[in-house]
Amino acid sequence: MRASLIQIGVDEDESVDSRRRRAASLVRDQAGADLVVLPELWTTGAFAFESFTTAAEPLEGPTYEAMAKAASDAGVWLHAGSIPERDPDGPLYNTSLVFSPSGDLAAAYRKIHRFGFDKGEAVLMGAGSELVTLRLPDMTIGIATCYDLRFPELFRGLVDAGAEMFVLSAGWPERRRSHWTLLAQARAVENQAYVLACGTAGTHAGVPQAGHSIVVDPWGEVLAEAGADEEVLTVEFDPAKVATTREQFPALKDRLLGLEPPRR
Ligand SMILES: O=C(O)CCC(=O)C(=O)O
Repeated sequence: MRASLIQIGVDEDESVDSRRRRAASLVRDQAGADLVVLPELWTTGAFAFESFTTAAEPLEGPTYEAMAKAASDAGVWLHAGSIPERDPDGPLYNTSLVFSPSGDLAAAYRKIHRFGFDKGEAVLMGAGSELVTLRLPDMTIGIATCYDLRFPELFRGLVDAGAEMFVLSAGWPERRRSHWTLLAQARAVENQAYVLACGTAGTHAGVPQAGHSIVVDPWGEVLAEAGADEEVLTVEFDPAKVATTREQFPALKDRLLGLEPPRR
């Protein structure tokens, strides 16, 4: 399986329209990949809280349209990162969109864990409540966004729903880059799953971004890692490694807690 992680630069001196066109063109350049991934809130920047309300789009807004077309032009599965979604009947959500190679929406995931404690995203956006997995031709993927990476129970829930690979889009800040790498490896090792984590480059709302998009295999080995600048990180890997890792070191079968149905 071949995946390309587009670690796009998000800087305030570029308009959203221009970045959207650039992202679409970068996706088209990845024709031949099986899966292409963009980061979190790359239209506005994950820390540009002031612009969330004005830049929010309906689910099927301009980013949806541009990404659906780019996915079908390139003939790839596209995790198009996330948008600030305006739900006509509710709050804003940080919503990831996944398109099939024919440009149809295959999945939408509203970020469950909002970042900011009592500020920023945590007060401006609503929390999603549903885990999302999706069957690609060779693997089942589970979707997560940025701060979700700190919540292992979400990933275990995705494994229980069949996930063999986690695809995470992020706008992770440079000042906590060591956590990013450590947690990406931890989620891979404890769940014996691939982790594809795509961040942004650049600085938005005064927050330098970590970049360092990373691909980790089910044994916790880093297969590829980007630098800090805009970059397309391309990696090839064997989907069957999830099954062999789980067979040869069957730690997931030794779980004792959390297997009961949830109490109501
Ligand atoms: O958890 C972190 O350190 C970063 C999270 C974050 O930036 C986000 O979710 O937008």
